[in-house]
Amino acid sequence: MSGERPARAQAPVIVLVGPMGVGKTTVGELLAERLGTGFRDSDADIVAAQGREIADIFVDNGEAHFRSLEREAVRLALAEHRGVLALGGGAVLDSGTRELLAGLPVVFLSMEVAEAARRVGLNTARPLLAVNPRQEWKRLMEARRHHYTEVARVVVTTDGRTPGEVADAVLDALELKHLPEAGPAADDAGAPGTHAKENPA
Ligand SMILES: Nc1ncnc2c1ncn2[C@@H]1O[C@H](COP(=O)(O)OP(=O)(O)O)[C@@H](O)[C@H]1O
Ligand SMILES: O=C(O)C1=C[C@@H](OP(=O)(O)O)[C@@H](O)[C@H](O)C1
Ligand SMILES: [Mg+2]
Repeated sequence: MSGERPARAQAPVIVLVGPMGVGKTTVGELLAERLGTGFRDSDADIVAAQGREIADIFVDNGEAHFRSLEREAVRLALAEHRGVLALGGGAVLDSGTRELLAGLPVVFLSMEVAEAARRVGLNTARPLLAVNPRQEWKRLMEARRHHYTEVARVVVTTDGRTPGEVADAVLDALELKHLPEAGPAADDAGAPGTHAKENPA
């Protein structure tokens, strides 16, 4: 487990990674509510810092520039933020960003392409899915899966689960429910789609 590394004294309580549309932002907000903590999203931080939408940054400056802005946004958030942090789906492509995540409670939210098409298929706010979203989503997922697995401490599947059910599964997977800040435990019957990785980095 990535817990072999000493935990950082100060770091977000949960970091969410995974493909576009899996629910990092939605579930991250819910988790922050349940833990009574703050929420940050690297995409929102980039938009606020740049004063431009993500799609415009891609068009005007290209993906490589976006990845460097994203690395800086993640570095800042990890330094400043103690709550829940959601990353953009491609943040793990950058080796510097992956290094920043080492030893942190990173959760890989996963889903199948059919579910992805339902969630983001028609949404053009994601520039990488502007053309043939279903095929592109699948291609990106296959190219990135090993990075998500590398940085994550646990994997939580989201197919067929509501955002609230996914949030419960994340708390279960990280064994966070028992924390006083977590509030009353939910009355679910476990998290069958949750598993610790066998060979985390
Ligand atoms: N578990 C879920 N079930 C159904 N729809 C979901 C779920 N999680 C998120 N969504 C929807 O999918 C879309 C993408 O969610 P979002 O949180 O923006 O994903 P991400 O940040 O991973 O790209 C939103 O419309 C959101 O309401
Ligand atoms: O997967 C990607 O490369 C991207 C994912 C997006 O974030 P979400 O995963 O929150 O949609 C956003 O950072 C940008 O459009 C690029
Ligand atoms: Mg998001």
